[in-house]
Amino acid sequence: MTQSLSSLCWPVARLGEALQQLAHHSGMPGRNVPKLPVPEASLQGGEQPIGPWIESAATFLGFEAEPVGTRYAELHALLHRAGPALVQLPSDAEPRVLVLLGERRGRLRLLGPDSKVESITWSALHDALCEDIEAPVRPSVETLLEQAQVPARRRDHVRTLILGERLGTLWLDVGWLLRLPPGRAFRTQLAHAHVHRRLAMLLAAHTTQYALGLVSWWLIGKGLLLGQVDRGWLLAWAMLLLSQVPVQMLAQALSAKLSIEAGGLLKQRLLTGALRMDVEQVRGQGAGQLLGRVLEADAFEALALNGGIAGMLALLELLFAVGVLAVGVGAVPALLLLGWTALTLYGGWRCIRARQRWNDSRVGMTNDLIERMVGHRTRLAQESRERWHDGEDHALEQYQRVSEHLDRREVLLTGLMPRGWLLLGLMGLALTLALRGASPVTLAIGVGGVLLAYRAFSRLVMGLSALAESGSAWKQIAGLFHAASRTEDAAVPVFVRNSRPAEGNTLALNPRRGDDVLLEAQHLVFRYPERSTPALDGCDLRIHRGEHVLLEGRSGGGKSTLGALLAGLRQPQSGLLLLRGLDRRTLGPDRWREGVVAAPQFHENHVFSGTLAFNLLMSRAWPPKPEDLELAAAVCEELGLGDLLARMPAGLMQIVGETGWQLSHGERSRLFIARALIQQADLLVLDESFAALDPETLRRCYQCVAARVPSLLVIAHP
Ligand SMILES: Nc1ncnc2c1ncn2[C@@H]1O[C@H](COP(=O)(O)OP(=O)(O)OP(=O)(O)O)[C@@H](O)[C@H]1O
Repeated sequence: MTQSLSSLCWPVARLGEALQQLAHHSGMPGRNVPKLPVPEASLQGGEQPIGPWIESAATFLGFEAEPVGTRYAELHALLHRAGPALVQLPSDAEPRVLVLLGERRGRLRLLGPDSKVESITWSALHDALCEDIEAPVRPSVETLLEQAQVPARRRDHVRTLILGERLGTLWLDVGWLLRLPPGRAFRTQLAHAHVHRRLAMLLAAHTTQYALGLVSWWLIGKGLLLGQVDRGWLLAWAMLLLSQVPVQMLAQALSAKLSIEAGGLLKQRLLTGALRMDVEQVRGQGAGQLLGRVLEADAFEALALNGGIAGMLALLELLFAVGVLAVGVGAVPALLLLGWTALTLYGGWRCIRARQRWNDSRVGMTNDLIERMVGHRTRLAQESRERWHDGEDHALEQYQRVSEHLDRREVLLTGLMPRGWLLLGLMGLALTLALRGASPVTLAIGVGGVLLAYRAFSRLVMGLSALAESGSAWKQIAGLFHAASRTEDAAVPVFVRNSRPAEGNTLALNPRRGDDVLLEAQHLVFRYPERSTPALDGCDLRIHRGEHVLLEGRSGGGKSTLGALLAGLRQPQSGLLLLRGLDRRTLGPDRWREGVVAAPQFHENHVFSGTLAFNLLMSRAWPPKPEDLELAAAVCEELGLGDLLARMPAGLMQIVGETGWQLSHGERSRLFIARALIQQADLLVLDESFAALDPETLRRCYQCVAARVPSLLVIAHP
């Protein structure tokens, strides 16, 4: 590694500062913390990886640090688009970290520990990252270059190609990309992606285009009317027309880029929202509503962006038309145009409302239909044939009524408003010219202004129609959009050390020691929304390391609710809940999940349409490592699913779920137990997980669970 690159490495003790400076230079607003201590254990290097600290520190500061790696062959491409990022160079001693701001003019910009920005070639960083993996093959490559007598000037290029061929598939951990969390305020995201700047450039490009168009027509019109058209005038006119071409191309490129960027941010946000939605909210919705949301998300993106841009440009064009009429003809036609614009906007607003009502009715019908399809088998068995179509006519009538209302509004908007203006504008023009006397120039300008506005109105109503459609789509996805900003508590960054008990302890049943409290709940209170009485009121519980607890109680007594609170799936309204003496806010959601895992009750647990391995290894990185697959197979075997695996043609890779192999009730229960066991938490909460098992299988499963988890809470009926 070159000396200059060494001097740009940040000492590990100052990594917190490096993160904050990187965020500051990249224009990412975040929490300002004077000192973020890095644990001692990492300072010497080797003993603990710095990744978990960097990731939790970034979350604490309000960013996201995503670990990133690549194959050797793709390193070049990654480095070009990596900034802002922390890059970790290979080292046996203290970790060496570079702060990469990004690329400018083919060179990479690095922020040094002295706060100075240096630029280096990408190959310098490439060499520093790859020197360890290249070292073993370099001598043979050099020999090959000698033997092939590759000329000196081509050696670097040929060497790169040969190394690429030989090492191309090797994996390299590069570092961490820093970015704003998708749940940050959307305007912050837009500002960070420079969408505002692009929008301003788009407006400027269109303004220039309109201005060039107007000047060119003014030039030729004036020349013709005054009889001055000669080669010079025509040349000037042609030059003006020609100069519109690049401006128009620029505007189109900007518009496309704007759509892609804003659309990408929106998709990211909706996806985050989908994963952060409140459990109760999701449970309260049918499959139809959820499906509707997914479909509407696409519609919203296309319509809102296209409609918004088209509407904005149409308004810009209308402003030009107002200017032309005011300056060229007089105040009356300009005021008429302003009034008609306001009326059109009002019509657009009414249209948006009408479409929302229509959409509500349509979505209602779709939900109903999907609900009937999903519950078809139940209806066949439980409902008499005569009642199958109850209420359908009423829903259809209602739908027809709102559809007709919407049609009327849309015809008024798209049909009447542009043509109405043509009539009104020409009448206003005629009146003004009749009162003030007409000159050919004024007449030409007036007609030009009216036609310009007519074209703008045609665009405006199209934009408003698209916005109306996007408005009703928005109603469906607003919940998802807002759910993205639900924040999980960011933990104080400390190193995560998986504190599993020593192997001997895991098998020992109930080695209770008074001071070894794993989980403690004091006076927990939890009330479901809109319920007057709490499901849990003043609940106390203490589970020691190694303890196996059986929780029994009457149906509806709050056992599952308690299980969900302990696993962090729900938050108590009051009371204290501590895991190894720390609350959830301090530990953060990830570390809490590492401590306590629940297998929820049957109806709350889901088999995803995918491979059995995916369903088992949901807590692990995907694709799975060979040892993960071995663990999954071993747990299945211990839970008595070995026969099932042997019967499945694709074994662990068998597709299960709604559209695949239909697992029996007992098999599903054991899949849910296995999924929870594989997470290897300190405490496992099993909510009626044994209920569907025969006594022999139950005994076998309990033995497996008891051997694999340190502490256990089993919820069951007496
Ligand atoms: N989402 C919800 N909204 C409102 N009330 C709820 C909700 N979920 C559960 N409840 C109510 O809270 C109470 C406790 O429910 P919980 O599922 O915790 O009981 P349980 O002891 O596990 O019952 P069971 O043994 O029948 O499974 C019940 O009265 C239940 O109807």
